[in-house]
Amino acid sequence: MRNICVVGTGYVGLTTGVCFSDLGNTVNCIEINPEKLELLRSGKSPIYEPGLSELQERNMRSGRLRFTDDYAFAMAEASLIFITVGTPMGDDGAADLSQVKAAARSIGQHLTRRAIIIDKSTVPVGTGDMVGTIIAEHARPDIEFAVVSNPEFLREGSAVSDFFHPDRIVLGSTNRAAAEEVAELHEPLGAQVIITDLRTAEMIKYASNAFLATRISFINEIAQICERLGADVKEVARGMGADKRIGPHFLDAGIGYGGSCFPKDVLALHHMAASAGCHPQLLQAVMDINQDARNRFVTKLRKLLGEDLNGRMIGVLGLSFKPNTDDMREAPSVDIIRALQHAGARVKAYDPVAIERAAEYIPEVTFCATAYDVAKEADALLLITEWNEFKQLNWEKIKSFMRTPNILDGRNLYDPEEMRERGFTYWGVGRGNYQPTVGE
Ligand SMILES: NC(=O)c1ccc[n+]([C@@H]2O[C@H](COP(=O)([O-])OP(=O)(O)OC[C@H]3O[C@@H](n4cnc5c(N)ncnc54)[C@H](O)[C@@H]3O)[C@@H](O)[C@H]2O)c1
Ligand SMILES: O=c1ccn([C@@H]2O[C@H](COP(=O)(O)OP(=O)(O)O[C@H]3O[C@H](CO)[C@@H](O)[C@H](O)[C@H]3O)[C@@H](O)[C@H]2O)c(=O)[nH]1
Repeated sequence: MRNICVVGTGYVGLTTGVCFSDLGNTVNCIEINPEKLELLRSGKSPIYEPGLSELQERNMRSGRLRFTDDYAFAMAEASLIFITVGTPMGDDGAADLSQVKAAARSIGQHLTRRAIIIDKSTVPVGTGDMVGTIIAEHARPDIEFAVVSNPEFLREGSAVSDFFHPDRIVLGSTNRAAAEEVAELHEPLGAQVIITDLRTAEMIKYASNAFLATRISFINEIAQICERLGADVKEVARGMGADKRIGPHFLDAGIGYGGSCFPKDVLALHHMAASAGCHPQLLQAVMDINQDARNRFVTKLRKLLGEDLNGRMIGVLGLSFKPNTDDMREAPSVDIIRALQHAGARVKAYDPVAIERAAEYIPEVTFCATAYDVAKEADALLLITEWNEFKQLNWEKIKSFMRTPNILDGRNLYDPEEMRERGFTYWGVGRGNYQPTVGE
């Protein structure tokens, strides 16, 4: 069993720290945000991630998992040091590497023994080399270290299960022995390990995210065509996905992708490509189509209620960027709600877990305690995030509460025929001609 240090305790850092301690390793996690650190030390999780809190509690109790802001203490015995700090969208579209640089500096300053520095943050190609240079500048010259890129592929909402059942572990380094040592750490997971060079590993992460985002924009473009031509994109995706070469995943049309990864990573890859003299036209189209998907949703509401949304009461179901997380970063709900408010509409909203975080992004919204409260006096209900509990609503009750029974389904959660039979004017995304006469 090994002694591991994890720098940063966001979605990736906390999952990494908690799960590696659960595998029997000793893990010290460093967090510089004092409020987060206090929560973590008291055994609580600063994020909503199914299954993670229970594991955190168990491993803290066993003494294998600790949280600190003290680099010297956390690194004293560590032979493996993970960097998992944030790489948010910079003003120019490039990834902001300030957290990575600061972490590398601190690691260099506190390195007292041979260690492997493993970069799990999503970073532009070439960053691993830069991290090595920064550490070398600050570390004692007699201390050996190696840098390994180990991009993280977990999804929020299923982070624990993704950690224990990864499709692959990618390791990139100029130091093969170091990459193999990190591979050994992952042995209990029984996953396929791909060892490559540092820059290629960094690129694999961006290419993977950009490809998944491309599938989503592709199906959203097909959805738009389906709307005009009277085809059903859900059936189209089912038919396409049955082809093994295509596969069924990431073909759900809707209001587009959000979250802390796809928007920033597609943009960062675009920036990387353009800076290197390439012309990344597909990536540009992926981003344009994604923004259009949000805009078209608001346009659709105007078609449903009339151009003037001033004073209209709009109910929103779901705020987080996807179900099973409270993460609001780049959530489509924020853009859509801001556009509605800009047009003078009043907005009420409910989300099972994200309300507290959502209030930081869209404070002028009236937040409700249930989906039924959202429906009261609403001129239209918008389904933005497909939480499980929205599958089982009492539609009679909802209809009786609403001023007019209009439903816009941004995730194609409901069956159009059933909703119409229940007496709603219902439009999904890409499910036939969406311009019937209102109320018909
Ligand atoms: N969120 C995801 O699902 C996910 C999945 C795969 C990869 N990634 C990538 O992993 C990285 C981390 O993402 P996240 O969502 O966990 O980030 P996050 O922003 O939620 O968390 C980063 C944490 O690091 C802490 N931190 C910053 N600088 C520090 C320092 N010098 N020392 C110690 N702690 C420090 C911050 O206080 C914060 O708690 C990003 O590069 C992201 O693109 C994220
Ligand atoms: O068919 C689909 C699938 C997803 N989405 C949307 O795409 C976004 C991202 O979804 P998902 O990929 O499930 O969530 P993330 O937690 O952001 O995970 C992505 O981003 C992480 C951070 O890089 C990677 O580690 C993961 O592999 C990658 O799936 C969400 O807004 C979803 O609603 C769709 O619109 N249609």
